[in-house]
Amino acid sequence: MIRTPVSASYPATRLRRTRAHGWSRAMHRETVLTPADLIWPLFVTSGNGVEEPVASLPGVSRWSVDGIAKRAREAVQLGIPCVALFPNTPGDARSDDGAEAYNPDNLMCRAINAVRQACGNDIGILTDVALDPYTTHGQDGLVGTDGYVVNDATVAVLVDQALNQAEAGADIIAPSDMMDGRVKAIRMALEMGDYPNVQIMAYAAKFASAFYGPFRDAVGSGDRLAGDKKSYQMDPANGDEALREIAMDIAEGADSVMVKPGLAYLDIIYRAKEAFGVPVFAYQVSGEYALIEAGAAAGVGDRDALMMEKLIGFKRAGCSGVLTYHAPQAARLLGG
Ligand SMILES: NCC(=O)CCC(=O)O
Ligand SMILES: [Mg+2]
Repeated sequence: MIRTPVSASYPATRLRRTRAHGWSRAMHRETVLTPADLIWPLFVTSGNGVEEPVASLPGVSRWSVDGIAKRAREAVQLGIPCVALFPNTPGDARSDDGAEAYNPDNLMCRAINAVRQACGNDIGILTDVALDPYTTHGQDGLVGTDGYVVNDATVAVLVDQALNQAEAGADIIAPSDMMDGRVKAIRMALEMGDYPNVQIMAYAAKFASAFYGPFRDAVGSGDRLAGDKKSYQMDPANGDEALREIAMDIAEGADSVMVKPGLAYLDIIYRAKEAFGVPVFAYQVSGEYALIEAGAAAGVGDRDALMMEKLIGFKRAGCSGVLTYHAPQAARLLGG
């Protein structure tokens, strides 16, 4: 029997060796996804016992406050550490100035209370700070006479909104508005109020994206929105500027930062983690979710496999976690 190498140049390194069996693949796996990496965004609606499926987000519903509490209990059982709440404010409570955002009895505050009652401190409650679910025009801030979203006056309202949420018991304030200076203003207000331990997860690099459509349906702002958000959300072409946004939000007092959307911006996630070493989260937004569902329904591939491959990609790129509408499905697959 000839036992000599096939040729002298034959590789000493065969990367396929470690891939041959499941046990070996498991042993060499570099990145691990667990239910603790997932944040579950939930849409709150009025009423009691209400579930409203969102047509453009197959598998996702708006729930009345009682249903939100049930979803939060489910999250705890699945090992999901945090829920993110978004209200579908009734039409008659929307106004040009978005004043419902700081009403202590708004849907958001009622949902925060219900989750806390149901789960105590077994779950984190992350709340969105921006005016779009509360305004008649669907912009994230106050609109001036020239149509421009006014920065500093908006920040003053966002501070009230954030304090309102902290007062109701939010654990993580997540400003998604992209006004300049809002993280510092909110951090100062939390410090000067009685909320020094309330976290801020800044939507630091949020891009003016075409992937937000189904979310706007879910919170009822899509049909109201005239124009776009390009004067405050970032240009998808800009990476260096995203790093400046992230640096600013860290300096202003953010505990963690978010990049949004996720998939088209993995380079920003990677660069942010390399440059700052802070906790970075990705928001896999509604359009990304809907594309996976539509792709699976069209026979592109297995839905669960498509879902998990994208989620592990966020972890590999450097994320501490991912906000995803697939959170309960993924947690179940991960044995949560
Ligand atoms: N402020 C939260 C969002 O804008 C979410 C967008 C999405 O899921 O499409
Ligand atoms: Mg900024």
